Amino acid sequence: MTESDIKKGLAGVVVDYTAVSKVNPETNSLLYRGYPVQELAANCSFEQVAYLLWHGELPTDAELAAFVDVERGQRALDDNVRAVIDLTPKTAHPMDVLRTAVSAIGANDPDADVATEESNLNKAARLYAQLPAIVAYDQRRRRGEDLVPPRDDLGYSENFLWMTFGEVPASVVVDAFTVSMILYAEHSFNASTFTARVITSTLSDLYSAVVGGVGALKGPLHGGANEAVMHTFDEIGTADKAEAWLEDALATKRKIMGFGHRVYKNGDSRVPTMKAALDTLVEHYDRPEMLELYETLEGAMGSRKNIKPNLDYPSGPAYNLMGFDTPTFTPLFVASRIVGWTAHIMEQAASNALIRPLSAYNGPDERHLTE
Ligand SMILES: CC(=O)SCCNC(=O)CCNC(=O)[C@H](O)C(C)(C)COP(=O)(O)OP(=O)(O)OC[C@H]1O[C@@H](n2cnc3c(N)ncnc32)[C@H](O)[C@@H]1OP(=O)(O)O
Ligand SMILES: O=C([O-])CC(=O)C(=O)O
Repeated sequence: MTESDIKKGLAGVVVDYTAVSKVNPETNSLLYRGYPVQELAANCSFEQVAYLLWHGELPTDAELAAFVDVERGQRALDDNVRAVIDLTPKTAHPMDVLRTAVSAIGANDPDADVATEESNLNKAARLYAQLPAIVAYDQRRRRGEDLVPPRDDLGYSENFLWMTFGEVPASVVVDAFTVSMILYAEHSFNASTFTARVITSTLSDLYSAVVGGVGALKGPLHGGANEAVMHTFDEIGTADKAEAWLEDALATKRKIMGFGHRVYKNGDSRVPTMKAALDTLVEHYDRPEMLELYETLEGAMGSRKNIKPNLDYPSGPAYNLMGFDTPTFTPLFVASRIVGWTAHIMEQAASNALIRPLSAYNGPDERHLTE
């Protein structure tokens, strides 16, 4: 085995086929089941996109109505899950609370180990329906606020925002939120999806695979970056300080969160759509200084390193403007990515091979215990 046989970080390695999405860095495009994500974000609800990712086709009106009914019927936070959340300290990161809540849902499911496609689809639908209540309730209890029960007269996004804030915001806010949910839903073999596929490949259950996905997404090199972007903005303060801050950060070899991508080297296909949504929020909330900081840091990073923003860069400030607390940002990513993860879990289960790569040993030569 030579040095070039080692594919550190699996960079450039094609592990398997997938029909769920296509990330194409050459054309800077992202297709969900063949549809450009920009078209879906401009024309579809999150419910339609979830259906598409799971079933491979957009729903007919009748299919969508039935699908929406199933989600609305399972929106309320389960008492067992609420009790588990209440037991976790508020000092725990919301991703740890969410990971624990998913585990509790699995432990309460008598069919947790039934891995038929139908059973997995039901579990996926339950998690997709329950995650907004978990995320919303956790943010509220940290603020000392009471739980807001779901409303089944509202769509997915409106209800999510209702349960979080106790009111449905202006349609421009709801639309920006839906766009973020659609853009975050799926991205081929990223680290968290791959984690979920590895767990599935051992014939473990869907909940275990999702818990693993949550753990992988939490890290700041992956989903945790949307939260980290907001910390960066807070640290910099105002646009006039951005260039000096960047110089210092690069001089001390810091990674600038929300920039760079393993696959896209010329910009993330989703950023223009999310940036447009951020622009509408900046205008709605009259926060031009946020945009000034955003654009100054982006420009400085471009001229200093020629590294472009990824989706977490516009999403962080967008969630801040909507009123979410910073540690809630990555849980929002989970509420969306649950759809992509579970689509991949079902794809892996349907065409399984145990995922088990090789390693090159570089420890001590063989040696023996002396008597
Ligand atoms: C939704 C998502 O998960 S998108 C990703 C979210 N993550 C982030 O925003 C975290 C910040 N970004 C990064 O750490 C990286 O760009 C990653 C992890 C996303 C991709 O990393 P890789 O593909 O492994 O690229 P790698 O780390 O090898 O970077 C190549 C070069 O660009 C530099 N670089 C890449 N991204 C950044 C960054 N954000 N800040 C500073 N330098 C960077 C690296 O230091 C490296 O420089 P070098 O060759 O001088 O050592
Ligand atoms: O694809 C990746 O490596 C990370 C990413 O952008 C995502 O998961 O959305």
